Amino acid sequence: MNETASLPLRAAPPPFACFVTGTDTGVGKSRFSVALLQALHQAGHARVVGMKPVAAGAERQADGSWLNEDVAALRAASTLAVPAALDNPVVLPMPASPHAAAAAAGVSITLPPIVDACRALQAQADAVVVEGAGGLRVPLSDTLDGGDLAQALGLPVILVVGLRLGCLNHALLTAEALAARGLHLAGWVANVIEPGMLAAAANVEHLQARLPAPLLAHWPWAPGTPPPAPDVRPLLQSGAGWPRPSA
Ligand SMILES: Nc1ncnc2c1ncn2[C@@H]1O[C@H](COP(=O)(O)OP(=O)(O)OP(=O)(O)O)[C@@H](O)[C@H]1O
Ligand SMILES: C[C@H](N)[C@H](N)CCCCCC(=O)O
Ligand SMILES: [Mg+2]
Repeated sequence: MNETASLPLRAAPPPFACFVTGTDTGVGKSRFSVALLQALHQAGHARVVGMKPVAAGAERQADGSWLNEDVAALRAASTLAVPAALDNPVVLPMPASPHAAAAAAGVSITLPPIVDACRALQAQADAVVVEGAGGLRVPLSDTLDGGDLAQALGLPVILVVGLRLGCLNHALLTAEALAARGLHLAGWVANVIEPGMLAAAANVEHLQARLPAPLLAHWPWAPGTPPPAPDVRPLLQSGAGWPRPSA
């Protein structure tokens, strides 16, 4: 008899999707999103894919297309290859606020096509990690910001806190904005980006007491090395309620 036939099949984990925001630009959203994709794959999600709905700052490729470095990193960490229209619906050459970069490119950012792209990814992937642009309230146009995008996607949010002097205010303001918009904060990450920061531990302890979400990772400043895997268990336990969108 085939011995493996009697082994209990490992139940596939429930589908997962989240929106990653940060206390600012350059705080480690991509670093975390890549690590989360890898951790979700390790946890049993076979088809994992990253999405950067709006990317500002891109290099022209030989084929004439534009490639943003975050998108390249997310694709490298994904196990599902998808068209650019799905994992990066909006790519803007100018490395600036998306609303300004879009104006410079002569395009206007609207939410429905981005939501449709995300739902298409959710329909074919086991896990989708969506990385926002900059911090939560980064303007996408004169009327839309990243919070509106997070609301339209309707995904739980993970906040990456770039640990440097001033991060407490940014983190608590972001948490306040998420609550005001009815967005669920599913977890947060303490990411050291200023190695000489004074009282860093006291900052993390304060946020652990004040943020209504589990700390998923506390990373040191470690250039040139991949970060340790984040703790995905709190996400997968709460993630059971994040069903695939209806077909
Ligand atoms: N803990 C860390 N140790 C070493 N380098 C780090 C750490 N966190 C972030 N970095 C580096 O800092 C830079 C910014 O990080 P990252 O690109 O993840 O930020 P981001 O929030 O995604 O930025 P953006 O707003 O442009 O998307 C990257 O070069 C990244 O490798
Ligand atoms: C270009 C950068 N890497 C990000 N993609 C966009 C950051 C926009 C920040 C806008 C702001 O908060 O002032
Ligand atoms: Mg990034």
